[in-house]
Amino acid sequence: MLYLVRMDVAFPESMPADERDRLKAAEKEFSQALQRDGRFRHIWRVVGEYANYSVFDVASNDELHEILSGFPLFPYMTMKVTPLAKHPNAID
Ligand SMILES: O=C(O)C[C@H]1C=CC(=O)O1
Repeated sequence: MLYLVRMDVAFPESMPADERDRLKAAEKEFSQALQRDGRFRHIWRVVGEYANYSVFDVASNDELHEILSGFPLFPYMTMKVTPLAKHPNAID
């Protein structure tokens, strides 16, 4: 099952820079492991915003929730999840 997820990141002003850097490094490692195993198909930056559009290929809502809530930045992100179905006009 494919899901489009928009993630908007907002760190608290009070967060020390070294804690922010630590979380961002952990996020990169977590993210790239999911990309390597094929469940995290795409991640694109939204131009001019600290946000991304991502596409996940997972077996269930529960699996997606487990992945999303496991991101180190999860407490600092708002997410909008859109389940995707095949378009009848698609050629592939
Ligand atoms: O958009 C971001 O930088 C946050 C983020 C969420 C997953 C990921 O790899 O990075």
